[in-house]
Amino acid sequence: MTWTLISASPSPYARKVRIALQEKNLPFTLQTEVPWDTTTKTPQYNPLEKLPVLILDDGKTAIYESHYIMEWLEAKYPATSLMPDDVDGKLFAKQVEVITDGICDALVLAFFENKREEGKQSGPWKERQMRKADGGLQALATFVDQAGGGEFLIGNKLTLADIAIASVLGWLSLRWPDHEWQRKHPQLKKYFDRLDQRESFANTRPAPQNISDPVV
Ligand SMILES: N[C@@H](CCC(=O)N[C@@H](CS(=O)(=O)O)C(=O)NCC(=O)O)C(=O)O
Repeated sequence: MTWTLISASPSPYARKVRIALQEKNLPFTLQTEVPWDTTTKTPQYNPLEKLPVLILDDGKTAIYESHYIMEWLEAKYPATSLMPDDVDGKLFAKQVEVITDGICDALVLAFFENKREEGKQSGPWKERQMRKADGGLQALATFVDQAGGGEFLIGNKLTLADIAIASVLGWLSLRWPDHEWQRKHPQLKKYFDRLDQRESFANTRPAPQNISDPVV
């Protein structure tokens, strides 16, 4: 029996793990779900009811929370490392992931606020979440500008930082196609476009999902 990754087609969090598993040549079966629907299996493996969840060969042991799954993979399977070699580089890559996950978290909150009935949506709440997302995008753009235009953000190899940035930007492009990040941050867009051609990125691009049960 091989590993199973519970994922969702648009999930930026799950995409990080899908890319890492491919880059590390670790075989897995992709189980695509809608975690918001009552049919989801996610709560059977994660008490927090969130995907991604990596289920090991025994079909029971579950590794969950994307940043933890990434850390677990790197610790258990250090060959084809996705982290910089030096301590400061490792910490910087994790700081980048804090920002990308924080952008995702804010955008998820805004996304579902938009799903509330017209009269029940909170404008200030949505503005606050979009402000966090835009602040995070500015931080990423600054990192990329400071990196000087190389293919990868840190050093000369693919790391967690690149995987995390591409995952959030790919999802942003899917869910907020009119967002102006590409016009505001041309270097970030150039960096993303080049990264997104890499095989493990090209074959994990996000796709919309149909949520059939009411969420909010
Ligand atoms: N911090 C978590 C967030 C994961 C998350 O929010 N996953 C969503 C799906 S998606 O937004 O990634 O597509 C989920 O399972 N949501 C279900 C729920 O929150 O109950 C992680 O990094 O793994």
